[in-house]
Amino acid sequence: MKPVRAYAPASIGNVSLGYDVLGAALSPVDGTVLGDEVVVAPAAEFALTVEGAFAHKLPADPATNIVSRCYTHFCEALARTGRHAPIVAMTLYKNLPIGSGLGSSASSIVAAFHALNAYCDYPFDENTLLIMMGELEGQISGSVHYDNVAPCYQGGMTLMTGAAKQITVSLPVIEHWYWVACYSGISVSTAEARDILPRTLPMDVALSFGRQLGVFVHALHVRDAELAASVMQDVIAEPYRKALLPGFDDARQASLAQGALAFGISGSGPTVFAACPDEQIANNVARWLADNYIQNDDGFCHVCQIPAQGATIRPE
Ligand SMILES: Nc1ncnc2c1ncn2[C@@H]1O[C@H](COP(=O)(O)OP(=O)(O)O)[C@@H](O)[C@H]1O
Ligand SMILES: N[C@@H](CCOP(=O)(O)O)C(=O)O
Repeated sequence: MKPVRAYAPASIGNVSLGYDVLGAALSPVDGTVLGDEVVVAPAAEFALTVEGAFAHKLPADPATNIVSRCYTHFCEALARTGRHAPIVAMTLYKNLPIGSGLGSSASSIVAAFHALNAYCDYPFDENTLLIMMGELEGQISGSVHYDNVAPCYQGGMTLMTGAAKQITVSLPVIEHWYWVACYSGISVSTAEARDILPRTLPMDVALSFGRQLGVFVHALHVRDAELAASVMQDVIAEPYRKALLPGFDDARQASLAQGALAFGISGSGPTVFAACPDEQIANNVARWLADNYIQNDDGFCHVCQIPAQGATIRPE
């Protein structure tokens, strides 16, 4: 079998108004690679090598890397179809920072499963593979949520259905919007950022959540950018999580003052995002965030769009 390489983009989980049920893939407009890659090649025994800018931030033992667990999970699923497990060497290019709010673990998981599936000539369909990806994401964050793995794998902006038969539906995007994503450089554990949230919601919060999500989906379908932006406030996680993000309120105020239409936490943070009506405003917002929100040399800021294409495969 021939070696393959999979690329899986960064993503924004929640997008403020869709806690655990809405996500979007990200693609920097300047062509920067913002996503993990996994290469799968034939070998005499299983091995995982980790390279890339953030490889040193992962535990040294490859067995603890989520990519090794993806391989085991994939082989077990393959065995249930009566096929033999492939013996492979995998290389993870860890390009995304860990605990960043950019769907870093999801990116590794999607790249791993997508590469293994392609290497084995696609034994699993997209929905089946997505269920496996969600299970592995759940092992990392403490509960299954698809809002990173789904857009990362399928591209675009995806809404989770809650039904196993079809995990996601794809939403239209406002094509002229630019999305600034700024990673401050610190790490926030997704599992811990989930633990600080209340287990139940007051009635008024539940009503706001439902109203916002319904209006947002409608607004996307009728291409009403103003209406879509008007409901992009996080009533579930941001009130609790913003305390973990130094400079969050100032960053929001400055971004909105410069013309951003909406501002929020990407996933569980510390990355923040700003949805902007044009590229010029996005560049101005990005400059301010790069100068004021980034806290150390690991931080970065990109002006992005939401790509229609999610994970990709190419021969190695
Ligand atoms: N390939 C991987 N990519 C990212 N995290 C990994 C990977 N393998 C294991 N991990 C572990 O999973 C956890 C990911 O933390 P999390 O806060 O969920 O990150 P993120 O929000 O960026 O996905 C960390 O403890 C990290 O060491
Ligand atoms: N819906 C999840 C998204 C977590 O995204 P991550 O990029 O921080 O892993 C949540 O908000 O917990």
